[in-house]
Amino acid sequence: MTSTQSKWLEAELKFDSRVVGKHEVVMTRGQGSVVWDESGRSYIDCVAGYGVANIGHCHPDVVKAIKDQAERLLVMPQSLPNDKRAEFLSELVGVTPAGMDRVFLCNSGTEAMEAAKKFAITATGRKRFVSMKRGFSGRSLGALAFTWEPKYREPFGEAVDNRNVDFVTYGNIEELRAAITDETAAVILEPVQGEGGVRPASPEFIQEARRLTQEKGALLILDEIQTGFCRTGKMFAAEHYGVVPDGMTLAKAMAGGVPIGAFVMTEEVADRMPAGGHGGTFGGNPLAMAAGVAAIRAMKREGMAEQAREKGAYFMEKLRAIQSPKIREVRGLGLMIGVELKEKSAPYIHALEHEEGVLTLQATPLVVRFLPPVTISREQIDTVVAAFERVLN
Ligand SMILES: CC(=O)N[C@@H](CCCNCc1c(COP(=O)(O)O)cnc(C)c1O)C(=O)O
Repeated sequence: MTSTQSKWLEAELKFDSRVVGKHEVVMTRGQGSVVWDESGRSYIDCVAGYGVANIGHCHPDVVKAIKDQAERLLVMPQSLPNDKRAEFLSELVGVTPAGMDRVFLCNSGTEAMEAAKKFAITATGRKRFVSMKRGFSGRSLGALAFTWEPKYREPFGEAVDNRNVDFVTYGNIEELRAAITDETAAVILEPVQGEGGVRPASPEFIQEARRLTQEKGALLILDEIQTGFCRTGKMFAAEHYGVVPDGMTLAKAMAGGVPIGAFVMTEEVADRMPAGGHGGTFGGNPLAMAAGVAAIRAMKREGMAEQAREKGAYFMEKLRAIQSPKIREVRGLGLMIGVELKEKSAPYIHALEHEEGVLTLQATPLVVRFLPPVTISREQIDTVVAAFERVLN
């Protein structure tokens, strides 16, 4: 431990499992698109909690909703109806695609994926799944079965049981057509692969997935945990493709930063689950519900989907204008942006943080990923792009 490390960092490093690699900095405050470390240094945050702070850190409406709810009621299991939960469910179903109006509430993306898996099995009576190479579905043993990257699965060996999962190349319609059979319960796919390198699907691929699943009696489940809630320039990425799935997994930005997850589905899918067939203690808790109502209303009132579309186009245009032989491709959708380099991205991510006060993240070893709050200003985008250009040179 270096002498400059703070007591907070020392304690976190001492007691944390340390399974997650730690930056040597202690973040203590956030507002909008900026976070501050304990020394008061500011950073433009293009990590945003891995695409959680879409509406900005500590959005005032969410803060107020949390404060008010904290004085009213924090704990109420979903077996006991609650006014805030009812309000949230109405707000959420008001923005999901038509017909997707039944919701299982939980606390994370992985939990939403676990629920999706169980609802798909009971809805179809089938047990096989089709998932995508480079896909990421979460870290639990059940969700890991859908996750392609071996590094996530290998430490756990056969405990990750993906014998019922057929992986297809993302975007390959022929492989998809061959993989979906009358034993397939569901096809799981991200409209834009996030951890897999910021790869938007082609309209043809998603539309064919919709057609083939309908033809074979399988479900189409879109994983919108990272693409949802204005990130890609629409409330949900599915809208870019004109496709209505049978289920959507949601989490991250849904409650403005408070932990939350949901599996949203059609009536038909929901009704096939036996009573009591799934559950969870904290799902639908009043605090997350209050925060979620405020967050979704802020997204709508502030036109955040349109902001993400416009600012994303601006951000990618400025990135593409960088003249650097190190850049292979700039790609993304809305404010879900990846810059693939011709060399490892980690050193540039490190330099952006330590030399430029800009936080970014990887998406596979060669990609620098930008997931800023949708509320980021154009001036801040200019600052980020200029900083990126400097560290590349
Ligand atoms: C530092 C850290 O722990 N990062 C997380 C980052 C995960 C980011 N993605 C989450 C995710 C998940 C899992 O969601 P959750 O359980 O992390 O909330 C499911 N589906 C998609 C498309 C997702 O993008 C991890 O490495 O597991």
